[in-house]
Amino acid sequence: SDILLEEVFIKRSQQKKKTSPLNYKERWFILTKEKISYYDFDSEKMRRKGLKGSVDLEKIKCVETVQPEANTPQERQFAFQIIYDEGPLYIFAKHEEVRAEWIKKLKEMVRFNKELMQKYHPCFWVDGVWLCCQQEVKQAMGCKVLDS
Ligand SMILES: O=C1Cc2cc(OC(F)(F)F)ccc2N1
Repeated sequence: SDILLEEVFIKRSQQKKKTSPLNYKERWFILTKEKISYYDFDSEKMRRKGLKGSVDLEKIKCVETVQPEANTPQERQFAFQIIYDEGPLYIFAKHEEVRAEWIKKLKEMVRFNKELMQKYHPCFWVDGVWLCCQQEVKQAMGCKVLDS
């Protein structure tokens, strides 16, 4: 259906193993009423290429900001997370206004979802640990209560 928002963001790969390297890739994101999709794209021609993946909005349990790690490069300063049943997905905006716009819209779209989270992790899951609470279980209960 019709496109609500489009943006080029950096996304962080999911780290299947704590020893596997993290990589960060620029992708073209599209938000519709049903899902958030991301595409490869040609930055020269500013042309969208192949679909790389998507998440149905009804599967989303939480959308929140993420605290950047120390020494984060400037292009990854404004991180947000989309949490669904398989865990957190990390996206980086270049400007906080763009991040705020996407979080606001996503929260609006998922506010009636069945399994919304009451607590979340405000920091990254990286190399097998939550940087906010040092828990080493990815599915560990969030350590910060969501502002009501
Ligand atoms: O490995 C992956 C796949 C992925 C998708 C994504 O964007 C989302 F949420 F699907 F829109 C954000 C981060 C990541 N990392």
